[in-house]
Amino acid sequence: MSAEFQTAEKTAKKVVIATRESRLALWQAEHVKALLESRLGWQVELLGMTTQGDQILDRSLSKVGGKGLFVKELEVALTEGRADLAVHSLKDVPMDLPEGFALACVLEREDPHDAFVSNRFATLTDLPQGAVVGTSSLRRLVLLKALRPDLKIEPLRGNLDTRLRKLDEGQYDAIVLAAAGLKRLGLESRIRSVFAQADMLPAAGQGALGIEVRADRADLVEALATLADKPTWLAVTAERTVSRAMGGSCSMPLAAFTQGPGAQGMQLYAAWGDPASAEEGSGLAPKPLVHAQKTAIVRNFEEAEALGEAVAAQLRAGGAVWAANPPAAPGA
Ligand SMILES: NCc1[nH]cc(CCC(=O)O)c1CC(=O)O
Repeated sequence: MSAEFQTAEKTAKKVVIATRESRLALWQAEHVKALLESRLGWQVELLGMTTQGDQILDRSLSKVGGKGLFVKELEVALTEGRADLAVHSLKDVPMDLPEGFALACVLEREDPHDAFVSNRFATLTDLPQGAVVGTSSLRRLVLLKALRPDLKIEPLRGNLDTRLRKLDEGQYDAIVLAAAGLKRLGLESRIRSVFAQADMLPAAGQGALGIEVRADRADLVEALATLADKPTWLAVTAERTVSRAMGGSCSMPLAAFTQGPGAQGMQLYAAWGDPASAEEGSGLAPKPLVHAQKTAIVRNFEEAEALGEAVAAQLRAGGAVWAANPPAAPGA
């Protein structure tokens, strides 16, 4: 081995990725590890951790504190220096990270759509009257109810393998999952049909991965920027801005999805559902779904945020209400 090579080896940057231990989270962390090794020549180790979001499986996430649940333990590891970066499904990450953290980059997006998964039926239309569909996402619930008011929507939590097992055990006639997770885990054959965005508008950031670091790690912010997929980053910024502008918590049924950029620019679509319509037997008359869309030229983050704000304003003008109430504390 040459002397120069030994020096290079000694100075290769060593980093640790904090990751949840679900099969999907590990796939995503391994994916980023491979990128950092091949593109930046870094030496990368994984640090597996269990988050509250992984532990609380008996209650709907919207009832126990929302998106931050999958992220917080990983951020503690970054703060304590046990890890240098955390890889997240952007869908699970709030637009505003806690003080002291930064989104260093957003990577290329996998299929952002939702998938219809069933052992007996090929599409939602094929489901018989009153069929049972599993999902714990309020967005999926209200969009499904809009398409098929007769369906019985039952809660479904757990990682992908758990959800598929519950389907296979016969607890549901069909379930709805993000196509991205299934494709990443080689489970594409479980997808019976992919929902058109007009039927099931995806969640903000669905299918995209983000890398989070401590904001004071300029070394990482600078190096990771070279891995960013700029079109995806702008698209998910517009989508996530809608979510933030509407008080974005997962106790509000909200969809936001961009198409393009095309000739006229980036098209942003959003749909808002009344949380009351998700509460069976609440006695409240739920408001109908509110839709909004706008096309604009988006060349930078400011323009992406402006597009997101404009669409959120349209939603509010259409009757959508900001989620003023934080989700109830566990047990409350
Ligand atoms: N809410 C859990 C979650 N977070 C990200 C994904 C899928 C992958 C992605 O959107 O990047 C999933 C599973 C699902 O919604 O089916």
